Amino acid sequence: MAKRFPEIIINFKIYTEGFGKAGHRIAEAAETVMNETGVIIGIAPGYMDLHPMSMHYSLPVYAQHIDPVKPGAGTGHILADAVVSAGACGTLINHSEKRLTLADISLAVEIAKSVHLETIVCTNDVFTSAAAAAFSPEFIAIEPPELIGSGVSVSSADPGIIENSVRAVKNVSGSTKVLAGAGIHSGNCIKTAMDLGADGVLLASGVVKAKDPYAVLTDLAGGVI
Ligand SMILES: O=C[C@H](O)COP(=O)(O)O
Repeated sequence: MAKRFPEIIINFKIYTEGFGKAGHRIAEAAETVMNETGVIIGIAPGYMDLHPMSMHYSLPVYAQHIDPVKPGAGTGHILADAVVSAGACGTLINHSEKRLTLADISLAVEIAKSVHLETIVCTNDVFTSAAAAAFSPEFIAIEPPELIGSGVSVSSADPGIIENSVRAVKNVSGSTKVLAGAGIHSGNCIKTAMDLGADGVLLASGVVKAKDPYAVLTDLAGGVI
């Protein structure tokens, strides 16, 4: 059977609603919806919550970033090895709010792969998606920066960027999956993104800042089924 992968990944960012008890409320809701619907939901909490959340929940847990450095005499870096030890199965790389140079993306992907960490490289346009696909990450997450946190879905505001990124990525790396992100907030947004060729979505505010994350996640999962 083919390996299952998350169709929905929630980035908790550094929202006040995303860590400590509030973060656990979101993770609990995600786990419940995953169990009820069978849709795989990944979470990317802050570093301090990686270990507790990977211990408490059956959800795939991702780091929000790793630094392109190896263990040794360095200080204050986020090591791929350390997030693996904390229980993460993968990591975002080059998120719009934590950009890296192309050389650093390449190195971060290489280091992540060397410790069997799944890589989700975030990109801002079709050309960057094609460039990042050359590193053969497990996922590319295409997110137009101007729509991030806007509540306006990339699926409706810029469907072309999803369709063209999927084509560009698959031309370079057939096994890389494409996530669509920015403003995703409903099952309809996901369904449209998947109809355009995306394999899933990366989202944040629509769930993390929701009054009822369970209700939003139930609606989101409905778009996948
Ligand atoms: O990592 C998630 C993306 O930046 C999307 O954020 P958003 O869903 O708040 O627009």
